Amino acid sequence: MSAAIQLAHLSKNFGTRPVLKDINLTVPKGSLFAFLGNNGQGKSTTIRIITGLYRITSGKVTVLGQDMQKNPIPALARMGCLVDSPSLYNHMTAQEFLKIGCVVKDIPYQDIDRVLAIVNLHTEPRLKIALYSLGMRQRLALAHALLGNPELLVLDEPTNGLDPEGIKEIRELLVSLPEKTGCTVFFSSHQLEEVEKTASHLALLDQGTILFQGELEEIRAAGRSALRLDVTDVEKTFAFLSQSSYQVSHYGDHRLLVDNMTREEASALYRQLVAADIDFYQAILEKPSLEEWFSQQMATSRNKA
Ligand SMILES: Nc1ncnc2c1ncn2[C@@H]1O[C@H](COP(=O)(O)OP(=O)(O)OP(=O)(O)O)[C@@H](O)[C@H]1O
Repeated sequence: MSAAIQLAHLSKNFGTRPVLKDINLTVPKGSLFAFLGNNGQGKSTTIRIITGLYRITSGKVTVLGQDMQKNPIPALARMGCLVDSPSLYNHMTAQEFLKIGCVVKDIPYQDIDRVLAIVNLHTEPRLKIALYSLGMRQRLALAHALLGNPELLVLDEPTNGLDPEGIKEIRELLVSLPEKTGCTVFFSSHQLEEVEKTASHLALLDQGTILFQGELEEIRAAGRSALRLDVTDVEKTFAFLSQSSYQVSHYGDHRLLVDNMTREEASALYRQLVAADIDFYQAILEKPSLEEWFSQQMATSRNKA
């Protein structure tokens, strides 16, 4: 896969304060790329740089093969962006609103039906935007970004402020986009459960540096499994496992988590529990979630600092 976005030794200071520090990032074409990080770590700043809204302090930003410092216009014409809360005109219908987008982007009105069908808003042509739900408004903003069939979509927290139904709608839409339109999607998010269901790749930004970038699959493959045990006597089981040198912790009222287990170690542990006359209702051996991985990465980064 060639790169849709390439950041090379990118640094950005606000005044004397460094916010992005010598970042290297490659977003492969065709990927659904999630950009993660806690509040204030520089995600929106990076997105604003990629979309040509901020100047950089040093380094190189290449988007769709175009050097953004030299001439951003050709790349901007081939990308769609959703950077701030969308300004939608409440007194208009979606068709009327998107006509303005067509004029600005200099594309024919025929594209409106295509983008409305992609975001599933084609069934209510006469409904005023004022009556849209938050999820519908966000889908309309995405339709606007999709006008002109961009090769790259850059979205800053596209599910921010949505209810679970709205989040699901946007997730399904994002997952379908690379196949439906062939575009690369780069989006920032705090919703790790959603990212886990959506993204093909991710990068983790912390204190202005990239801690990890790669495929989600790499994280899944590298993670050591943990055993979730649902037990009758939680204290007795905890004491037994601790004495037997397992890395055990409490989670929930009747549950224990035993870290770093293989399948063989788990079946040996079941036999030990039975031999020690310790009952358990359920035992599930699972890879750590993205949220657990994220916490681990943060803890490691803080320990190094
Ligand atoms: N225009 C600006 N002038 C000065 N400082 C800024 C400016 N924009 C952002 N910052 C600072 O840069 C840092 C990174 O902000 P940024 O908005 O990029 O973080 P973020 O990761 O997107 O956070 P969040 O998840 O809360 O949106 C913050 O400390 C912020 O206060």
